[in-house]
Amino acid sequence: MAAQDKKRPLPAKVAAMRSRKRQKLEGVGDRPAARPAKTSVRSDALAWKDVSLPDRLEDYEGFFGLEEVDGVEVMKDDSTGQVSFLSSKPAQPTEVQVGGVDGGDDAEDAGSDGEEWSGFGDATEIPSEAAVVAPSKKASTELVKSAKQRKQTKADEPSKQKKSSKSASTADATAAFETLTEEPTVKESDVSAWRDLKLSPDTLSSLSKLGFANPSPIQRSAIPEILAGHDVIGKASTGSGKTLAFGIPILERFLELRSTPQRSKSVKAPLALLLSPTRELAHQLDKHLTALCSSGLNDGPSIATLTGGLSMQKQERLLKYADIVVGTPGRLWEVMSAGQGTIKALKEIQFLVVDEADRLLSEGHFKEVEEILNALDREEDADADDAQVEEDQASHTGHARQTLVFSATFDRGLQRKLAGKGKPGGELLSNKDSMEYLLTKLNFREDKPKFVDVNPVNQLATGLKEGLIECTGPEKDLYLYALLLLHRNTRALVFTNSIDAVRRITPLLQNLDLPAVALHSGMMQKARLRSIERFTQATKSDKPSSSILVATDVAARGLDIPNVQLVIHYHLPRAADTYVHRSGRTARAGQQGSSILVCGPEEVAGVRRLVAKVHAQSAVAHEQSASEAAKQGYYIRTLDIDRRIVSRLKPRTVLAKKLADTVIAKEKAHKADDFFRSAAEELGVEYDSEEFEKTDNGRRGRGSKRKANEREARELTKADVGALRAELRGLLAQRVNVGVSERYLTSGGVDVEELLRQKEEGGDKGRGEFLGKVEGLGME
Ligand SMILES: Nc1ncnc2c1ncn2[C@@H]1O[C@H](COP(=O)(O)OP(=O)(O)OP(=O)(O)O)[C@@H](O)[C@H]1O
Repeated sequence: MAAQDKKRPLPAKVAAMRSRKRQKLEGVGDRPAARPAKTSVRSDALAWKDVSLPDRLEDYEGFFGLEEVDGVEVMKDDSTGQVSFLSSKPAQPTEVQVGGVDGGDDAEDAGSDGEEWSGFGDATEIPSEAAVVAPSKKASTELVKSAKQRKQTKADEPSKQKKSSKSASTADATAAFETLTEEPTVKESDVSAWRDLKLSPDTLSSLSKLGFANPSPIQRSAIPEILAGHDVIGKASTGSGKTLAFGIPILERFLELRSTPQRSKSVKAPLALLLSPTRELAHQLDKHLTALCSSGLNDGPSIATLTGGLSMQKQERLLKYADIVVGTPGRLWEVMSAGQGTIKALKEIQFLVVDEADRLLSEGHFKEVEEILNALDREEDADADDAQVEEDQASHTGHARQTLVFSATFDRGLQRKLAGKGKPGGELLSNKDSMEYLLTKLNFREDKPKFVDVNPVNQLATGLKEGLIECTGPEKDLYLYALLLLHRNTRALVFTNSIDAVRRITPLLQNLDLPAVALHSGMMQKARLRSIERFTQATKSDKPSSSILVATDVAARGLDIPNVQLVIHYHLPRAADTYVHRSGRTARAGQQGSSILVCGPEEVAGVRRLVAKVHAQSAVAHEQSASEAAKQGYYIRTLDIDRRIVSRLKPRTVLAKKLADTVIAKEKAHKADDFFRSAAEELGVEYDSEEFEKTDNGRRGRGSKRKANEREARELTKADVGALRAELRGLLAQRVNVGVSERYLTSGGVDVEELLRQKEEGGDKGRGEFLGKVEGLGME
């Protein structure tokens, strides 16, 4: 147990003051001993209960949520300003304490995290001495917190239970990923296929409990190299088990160290640091490693996950006890820069893992990753305390860290260089912003890290089918709807290139009675995690049902959601690697899946080139010449959806879109109005929204049509909106005569299989005419 955990008697002065204060509050002297004793409880350990709010939480900018707590007495020491909370209720070890405004530490984000709870205005340090307080008057205090108020009390005592020490925020985040390993409890598997890798009995027992009978190819190739102490750059297709390829050797080292007494130092240093480009991936890494480490082990490693959007103070506390640290660069650097010996502790890591390396090292996080790497490698201060330096050196394990770099995609030129086939030369340092430059900064322990490429021929999963749908820009919504209807009972991921598009498409699909949820970096962290949870849980029951996640590329990398059968690129991916990673959300771990691009006629040629490039890249990496690869060019197939179906779905799509646009336009108007009103207030001028709008409307030019549409949508009254909704409801319940069957299509009831069966039985032309080919639109 750490020193801070021990309950120590209050210093006499503080105790006397506390006692006086209590007497004042209670109006009595000594209390009878029969009263239930209240103890001082950390603010974050109180039994907070969520206060339910309307569902669309993400629209309440800067506002995280409400929580309340009963039976708590708030004590403030006037002389020190310290506040303590007295409660007779048992503390909650895993209380939610989540930061407010969603900051950006994803590759997609920018900026820093929002404010966090720090008590009630005054400096609210709760010293650990305040642990024991005499019985006091029973008071019920209801505390309601908003994100604006939230500032975490700073000096909370560190968590006592190492295993259950995960912060609520982390627990909350992890809970969203519980469903990722939703397979029914598998009976223990025979793991003899792992024998060659010479893993410990504990690890084998974990693998057996997870049901992983065989190592995947990347695991089979990378694990021995890592166990042998090499730096490794690992490349393998999406969903092929890269996480455990580095996770298993880390666990092995942990187990080895656990059995050596030398490791039991008073100040603990983490064993491994894992960098992730997105928050969701960071929490998923935590989840996967936790699953590995807790399946067969009693006292496994502690994992601390440092991501934005969740309480930094809690993460800092967890860090003190962590064996494995997972972090997004933004938050990690924030924590490192805050001091408290974090850099010093992290310098002792034995593994640095850079997951989704090409993303992490190439853009967005470039600066922070560079800062982190520099800090990890910086020499100790020359004037540092000599004794301390000596002690550090004595306690140091004596060998530099191993660096493990993993991804499904690496730049082609770099790949050749890594494989030892590139031209030698000093060009690496010429391009400062490139991934190559950062790879040089990774400070590998060996001159030449081992490059493990288990599938040089194919970057895409083998079970993936690809196709494209051609339609005009304004028809995209309609075709998206048709596609989703034709893939009923499917877990589908729809990718867009902008947050605005996610905000527009999600309600549009919801209006059409499709179970869509949103995910983008503009949402608050809790809402993001909830979206993943909903998306994943929707198909958990035995009865298949659909579940749709509409997301930006924040969901493109690494997310391992089981049974995603369909990926739709509503907007074209901006780069070949994005295509690979988006498509890689399906057909994972040896399963089947489809990836469909929705594109306008003018985009088709570009798309074909992009997809051919992905396939050709693999060929080039496999020692074919570029021209050879181009000759054999991969030609992605166009899929046909019967236009008769599409045109019959049009009226309902138009209405659903109008309704969605109306809500967005009204929200936008509110926000703009609030903004101008407060700006006018600050300037001391009068603001007349109607006058302002007239002036604005007078301007012509780019976007004037959009503005006119917005205005029209904004001006719809409640009654207009009600009428539109009623009309849509009517349409959704109506038969849609598809011309080939008397069956009808409704949003919730398009039974395409039945439709086609009828068609076949009726001797009609058969499956092809209706949908191209049926299963997966001609992708069988
Ligand atoms: N040996 C194994 N046997 C069976 N399943 C496995 C094995 N190793 C990992 N898995 C499972 O395969 C899935 C994909 O693994 P993981 O997320 O590590 O893939 P990845 O290669 O990192 O993918 P991406 O490139 O998309 O990040 C996970 O659900 C994981 O639990």
